[in-house]
Amino acid sequence: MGGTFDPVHNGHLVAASEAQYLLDLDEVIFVPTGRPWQKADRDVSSPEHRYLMTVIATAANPRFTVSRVDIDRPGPTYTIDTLRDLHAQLPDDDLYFITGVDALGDILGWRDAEELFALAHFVGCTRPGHELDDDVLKRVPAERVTVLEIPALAISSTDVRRRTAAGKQAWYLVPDGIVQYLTKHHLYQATPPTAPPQGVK
Ligand SMILES: Nc1ncnc2c1ncn2[C@@H]1O[C@H](COP(=O)(O)OP(=O)(O)OP(=O)(O)O)[C@@H](O)[C@H]1O
Ligand SMILES: O=C(O)c1ccc[n+]([C@@H]2O[C@H](COP(=O)([O-])O)[C@@H](O)[C@H]2O)c1
Repeated sequence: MGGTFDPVHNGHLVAASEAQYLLDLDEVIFVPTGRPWQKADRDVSSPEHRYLMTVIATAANPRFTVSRVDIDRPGPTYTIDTLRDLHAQLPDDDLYFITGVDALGDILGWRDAEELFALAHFVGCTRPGHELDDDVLKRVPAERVTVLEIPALAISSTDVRRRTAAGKQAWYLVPDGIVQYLTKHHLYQATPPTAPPQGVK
């Protein structure tokens, strides 16, 4: 599952868990973006903070892991590179790229879009407030795309950031460890964030 995860929230975790169960996947690899080019117009937290929060949020699930392929690759993050790197690491495995229908709706504008479907099957998770455009579905290879109905959780990282900045609580929208991590490192608050802990890879 690819995402900026700034921060990871329970909507991501439920979508990943449902996709794992419904598609009988061996493992869900969370891949935090390094430098998401489509979010260049806003401040994104450091890759290490986003990586560590994703590790904390997924640690209890034996089928969840986190990959550094995107945060360790210099330059803007493109899914074509993510899939090439994961394919090189896991040459015998079938890859499924899990994403929300909002992101899937933009896929034809992604770098090397026509090559993406050769490298992975794409899974679009339903998300409250977002509909997948029928036109997009008609233009992608049907046998390489699955739309999954996910229990609706109207949670977004944007809302968690806004709440935190406004001094409101985000309990139960994100795992407890993430609430504590945001407090500890002053993320999304008026005071600048502290540096992420070093040496955790
Ligand atoms: N509540 C949700 N239900 C289903 N899918 C989701 C949900 N939230 C995010 N996703 C999907 O997870 C992937 C990663 O999302 P991302 O890290 O950008 O979170 P976000 O909440 O959309 O962030 P932001 O509000 O900062 O744009 C995207 O493909 C997105 O569509
Ligand atoms: O490859 C691209 O051009 C591309 C453009 C936009 C988004 N993506 C990927 O889609 C995933 C979800 O992105 P986001 O912005 O919703 O967090 C994440 O893995 C991004 O790297 C990829």
